[in-house]
Amino acid sequence: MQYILEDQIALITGGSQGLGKQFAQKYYQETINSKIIIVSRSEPKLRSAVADIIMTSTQRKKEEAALQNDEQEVALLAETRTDIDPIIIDEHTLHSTIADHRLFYMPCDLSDYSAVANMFQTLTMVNMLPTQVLSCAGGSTPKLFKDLSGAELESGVRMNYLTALYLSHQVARNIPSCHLILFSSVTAFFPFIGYSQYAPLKVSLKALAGILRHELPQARVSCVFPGNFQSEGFELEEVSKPDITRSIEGPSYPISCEECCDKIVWWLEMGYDDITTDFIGWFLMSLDMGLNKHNNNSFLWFLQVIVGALTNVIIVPIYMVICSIQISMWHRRQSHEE
Ligand SMILES: NC(=O)C1=CN([C@@H]2O[C@H](COP(=O)(O)OP(=O)(O)OC[C@H]3O[C@@H](n4cnc5c(N)ncnc54)[C@H](OP(=O)(O)O)[C@@H]3O)[C@@H](O)[C@H]2O)C=CC1
Ligand SMILES: CCCCCCCCCCCCCCCC(=O)[C@@H](N)CO
Repeated sequence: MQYILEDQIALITGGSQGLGKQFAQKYYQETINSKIIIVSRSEPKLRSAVADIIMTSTQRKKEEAALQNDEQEVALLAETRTDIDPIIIDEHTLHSTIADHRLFYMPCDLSDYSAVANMFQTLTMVNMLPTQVLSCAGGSTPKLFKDLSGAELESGVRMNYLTALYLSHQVARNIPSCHLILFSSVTAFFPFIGYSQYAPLKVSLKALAGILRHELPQARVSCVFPGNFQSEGFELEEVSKPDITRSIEGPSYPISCEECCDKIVWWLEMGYDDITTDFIGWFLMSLDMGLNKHNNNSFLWFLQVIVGALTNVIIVPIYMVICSIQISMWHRRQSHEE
């Protein structure tokens, strides 16, 4: 199954901000026929994301037309209304409304199974079952395990795992030949201090992707393992992130949301299904090949097998010693400060 942006119905969860919104922007801006549905919990955030996406892409198209001296296009775009009321999809949305527009929103708490099932019922009713599903919702609160509240622990499981789990289940039942794209993290290859509320769930997504590849032969299941990128969620993360976490993840320099989205699209178009967004991500994936990965759908996988085998034998043991010294020194400094 080829990945193309055009002529799709793309359902994007976590579409109200960050990477999900960036994907919605890309589909909206770069296609003529694709329909895009963004999903998240907050209706106000979704509505302002829709308005923002329409405004930004019209602005960009104007700039492009002006650059190319395309006067006809400039005049056409000047008349384009950007103040359209954002359109919700629910059981009352008319077929004609859907035919006339390309960008829609659906508020849904994806960690609630019946809400996700209802969403798919509505999509079936209005004839808008997606051809591509991007499960972008997720986020982390980096803290030491003992400092996390019960609510934060629960929200980690809900946001990162249940959202993707329930969505995938509806995909399997309703649209078995769909392209499902799960968003894990580089922490799935190397879970480390500070990410207890998050990394275990991203590891679970990697496992889920492997199993779904076995069980859904008609589907294409991709799994993205991004390194750091700047988003609303990332800014928030930085506030609670322990120093030691920041220093271990140093090699993953945060890229922009736009760069991250463009890279992922490029790899998907190239036909890869295990995707990283920076070199350190590709390298850490190589340390985790074996039976964990089920399929070799990543860039230069054979080189990864060799690099991984050699590094696991020679360099990883040394790194692990250095890493534990770094962590125990940090613990000692912490207890001195207290
Ligand atoms: N930023 C980074 O450095 C990295 C991020 N990732 C992963 O990439 C993905 C995108 O990250 P990023 O753009 O930073 O995310 P953000 O934190 O900026 O946005 C998260 C989105 O998820 C939505 N969301 C959260 N919970 C639910 C829920 N229960 N139901 C429906 N929607 C929900 C939020 O909307 P609302 O509040 O309206 O529900 C919001 O739109 C995430 O899965 C993240 O874990 C992976 C590696 C690095
Ligand atoms: C031989 C061994 C060498 C080991 C080098 C170790 C380098 C670790 C880089 C880890 C990067 C983690 C990015 C997390 C992104 C993320 O998911 C968060 N932003 C949460 O959203």
